[in-house]
Amino acid sequence: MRITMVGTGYVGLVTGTCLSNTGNDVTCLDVDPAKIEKLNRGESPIYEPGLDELLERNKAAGRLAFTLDKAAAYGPAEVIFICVGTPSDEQGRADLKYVLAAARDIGDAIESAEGPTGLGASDKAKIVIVKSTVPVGTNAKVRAEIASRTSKPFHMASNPEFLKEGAAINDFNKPDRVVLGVDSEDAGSRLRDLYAPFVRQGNPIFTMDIPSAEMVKYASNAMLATKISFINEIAGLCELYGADVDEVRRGMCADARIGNKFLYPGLGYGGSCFPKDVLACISMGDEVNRPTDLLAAVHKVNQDQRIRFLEKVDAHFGSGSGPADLSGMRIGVWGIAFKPGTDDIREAPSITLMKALLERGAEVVAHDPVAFETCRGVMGDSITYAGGMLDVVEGADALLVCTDWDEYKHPDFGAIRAKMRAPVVFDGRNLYRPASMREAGFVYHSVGREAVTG
Ligand SMILES: NC(=O)c1ccc[n+]([C@@H]2O[C@H](COP(=O)([O-])OP(=O)(O)OC[C@H]3O[C@@H](n4cnc5c(N)ncnc54)[C@H](O)[C@@H]3O)[C@@H](O)[C@H]2O)c1
Ligand SMILES: O=c1ccn([C@@H]2O[C@H](COP(=O)(O)OP(=O)(O)O[C@H]3O[C@H](CO)[C@@H](O)[C@H](O)[C@H]3O)[C@@H](O)[C@H]2O)c(=O)[nH]1
Repeated sequence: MRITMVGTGYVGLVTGTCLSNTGNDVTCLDVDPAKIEKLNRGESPIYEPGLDELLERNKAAGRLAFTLDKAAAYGPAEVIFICVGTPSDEQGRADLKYVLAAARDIGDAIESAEGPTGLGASDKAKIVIVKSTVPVGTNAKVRAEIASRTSKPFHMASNPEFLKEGAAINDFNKPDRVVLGVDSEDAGSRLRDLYAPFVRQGNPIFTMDIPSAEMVKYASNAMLATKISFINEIAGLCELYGADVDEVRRGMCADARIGNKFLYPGLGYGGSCFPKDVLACISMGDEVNRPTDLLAAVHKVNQDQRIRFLEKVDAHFGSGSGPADLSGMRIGVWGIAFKPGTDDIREAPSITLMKALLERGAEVVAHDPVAFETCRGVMGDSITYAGGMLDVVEGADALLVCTDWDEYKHPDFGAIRAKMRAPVVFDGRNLYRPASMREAGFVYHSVGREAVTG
């Protein structure tokens, strides 16, 4: 099948690469010349495990191409996936400007391409798929935008994406489910064919109406975000009542109705999806005068979680009220990315925390296995970037653990203690056991568990 991906970000690039890997002829279009140049040199603009090898193999096989040329990308495509960003606008709504700009380009391309459907002699209609995460009703807007530019027939479909960064290739190749919102049986059967190689193990393809498919995506992310805020709220109670949230989680999660996924407390959810999608869902409610009280609380708990963690730092170093004065102190940070396995720092808790530490006068030294470049784009030279994780603790007055990368899980605390000016650890990911930290001679603060104060 001839496919065009619009947008070569995390979703467009992974989807395009995986679809080319099953033998399709894929063109990835972007408006960012730097990204396309990089991809044409054989380099990936993002860090995603397993992506480089797949890109190289499919590019070499002639099934995967990258371009800035809209006419060349849209003209011959039978299927067009819109995978552009849908960031929050100032009111927290999903900003559809990139999606609608792509729709206008697609309308113009269908109109100017030859043949009754823009596919030469074929009378098969192109399928335009919105893969970006969008509010219900967006497909209808995209359809209207395209139809305002061409009278040739085309299909619309919604195909939300559920991949997680850091595990994106595996998630795309072995999805728990594929959701297809379609406007016709023709579009449905062509898209089921396209996805057939990815559901050979019996994982379902759900074909449904377009508004329901659009809603599945927001409902899924809202549910996952709710689980995280729920456990963070319970963690807060555990701290104040002397319970251990890790024990509580284990005890709860043995109930099959609750399950054991996405109930890890920490610094609150970050990334490019949960924060903006929860806000977009809240806005959908506001627009129809149906407040989404639960999701408003989910968002608030998430924002408060970072502040509460910072309060532990303030309480340790300060006089007990308000922000502590950290002038002259050196604070080490392990982990910048919003989660392990990615260089993405969008809405990363580490960034909020590092900015707050700088405001309090501290010198910040940070380490991350891959997220240096992306971090430099936001923090510039306001922090020091350490080459190795142990460089971070050299002369440090405290260490903050912000991302649960594997390499931070079993460090040599004896060696770390010897390097630090004071043995103090604030663990935002509950990577270590309080009892072990006490034995190792540390002051240790984590989330929802006993503090070791020496
Ligand atoms: N990142 C994820 O893990 C993930 C997972 C599932 C769904 N989503 C959703 O998928 C969408 C894309 O997310 P992302 O993280 O891949 O975004 P991204 O910001 O990484 O990439 C978007 C790309 O689209 C390009 N673009 C913008 N306008 C364009 C146009 N008119 N024509 C061609 N290219 C254009 C941008 O230059 C950019 O490279 C969002 O709606 C997001 O919510 C993201
Ligand atoms: O028990 C948990 C699980 C996750 N997180 C945090 O939640 C955030 C999001 O993590 P994750 O869901 O693994 O990463 P994303 O790549 O943002 O993926 C989410 O967002 C994507 C974009 O919509 C969806 O496609 C995925 O299904 C959905 O998991 C990160 O900050 C994690 O640290 C927790 O705090 N506790």
